[in-house]
Amino acid sequence: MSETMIQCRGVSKSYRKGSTVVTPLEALDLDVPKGEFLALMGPSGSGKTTLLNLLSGIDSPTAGSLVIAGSELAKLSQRDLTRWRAGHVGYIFQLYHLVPVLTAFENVELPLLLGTLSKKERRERVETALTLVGLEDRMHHTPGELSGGQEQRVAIARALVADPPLLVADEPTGDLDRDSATKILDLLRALTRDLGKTIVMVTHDPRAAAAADRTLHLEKGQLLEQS
Ligand SMILES: Nc1ncnc2c1ncn2[C@@H]1O[C@H](COP(=O)(O)OP(=O)(O)OP(=O)(O)O)[C@@H](O)[C@H]1O
Repeated sequence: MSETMIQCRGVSKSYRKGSTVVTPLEALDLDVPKGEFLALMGPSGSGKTTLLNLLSGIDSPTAGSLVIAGSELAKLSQRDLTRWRAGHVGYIFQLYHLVPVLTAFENVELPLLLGTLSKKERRERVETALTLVGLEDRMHHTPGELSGGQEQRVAIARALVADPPLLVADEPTGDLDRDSATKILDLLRALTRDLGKTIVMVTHDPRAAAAADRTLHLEKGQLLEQS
């Protein structure tokens, strides 16, 4: 039996918006085995980003339990949760969120600067991550000197540099042309196949979803298997 990376039980999330309460996620259950590449689809405002934020420990549920990579997140103190996040989850954004004045190397090194690794260890990790995404020859370029697809590769290297078991990606191909998107999807697939990473990817694009092992549809706060 395969190990479970994500177990959500009865997870709800509500936000107060003025005098109304919005509940994008309601009593949601989700199991994701280790090494799965899962796509999440659903209409705008259906709670996809909210779910990614819960899975990555950035936000906490209003009700329900989340066990991710063996940790029950609600039981962690704020300090332990921050540490857990740094070691267990890499976040990939649609618009890359790279620091424009830093080189690719420096952007990828950022998540390691708060840790205890020596400069030499950091350099090895950063070079390994940039090599994994095929950008070893662009290490000293700034984001402005790279294409969108290359910027997303740098962002993926940054998400990978601490070697987390889980990657969450919010529309990672949403701002890319077809060819660059295909390359990013191939890279994500390789990360699950070759490194055993678990990936949860939000997408509006059926082509991107087709690259995943499984697609779930978020509707009315619940996840439905796509037929
Ligand atoms: N921090 C917040 N405070 C208040 N409301 C929020 C907050 N974050 C999300 N919401 C609301 O929760 C609902 C779900 O938002 P979410 O961003 O998760 O949807 P989504 O499916 O990712 O949408 P899209 O496809 O447009 O990115 C929306 O109604 C949104 O306005």
